[in-house]
Amino acid sequence: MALAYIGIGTNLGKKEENIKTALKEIKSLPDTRINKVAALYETEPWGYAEQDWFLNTVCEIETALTPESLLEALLQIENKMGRVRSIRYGPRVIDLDLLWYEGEKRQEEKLTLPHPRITERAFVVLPLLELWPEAEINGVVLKSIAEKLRQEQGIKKFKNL
Ligand SMILES: Nc1ncnc2c1ncn2[C@@H]1O[C@H](COP(=O)(O)OP(=O)(O)OP(=O)(O)O)[C@@H](O)[C@H]1O
Ligand SMILES: Nc1nc2c(c(=O)[nH]1)N=C(CO)CN2
Repeated sequence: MALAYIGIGTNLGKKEENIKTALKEIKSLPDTRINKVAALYETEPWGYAEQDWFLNTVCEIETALTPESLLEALLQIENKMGRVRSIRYGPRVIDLDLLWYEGEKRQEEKLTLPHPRITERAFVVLPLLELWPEAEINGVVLKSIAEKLRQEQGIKKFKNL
């Protein structure tokens, strides 16, 4: 079994329900279990300002799926939940990012590991640190950048699930 972290985000419709539905879907993937889920955070839109705030979290899973089949499964969950692709970094019912998979590295457009924008995003770094306080991504110790990201980007803990 491999350890992996998935970033979950939503800013359309019933956001908390969307996160719960996505977690249910992840839980029912073959040979996969959810170990822990971070708190839900209300977060300022990153990358494209003209949209509602997001609700974000991160979950830790163990899975026997390969990184490629896990990503494929996550994209299928997004489609099933009605995700429509339009504006880059724009509004979405659900966004599932494969953040990290057992230290694996990939450099393809279809799958980059670790996810290439983790260290720029408070909405990923803060929930990820709850689950993995010693996290280090491509040589960056996340704990060391968390405070700066928290000050620069709007982020509020909303609730524990
Ligand atoms: N680690 C990864 N996790 C999720 N998708 C990835 C990853 N690496 C590459 N991709 C590819 O990125 C494509 C576009 O993803 P998506 O539309 O969710 O981007 P985005 O959410 O707008 O931006 P971001 O990836 O910065 O969150 C997906 O089809 C997928 O193949
Ligand atoms: N706060 C926040 N901003 C975003 C998010 C997200 O999940 N949370 N996802 C995006 C898609 O890449 C773009 N911007």
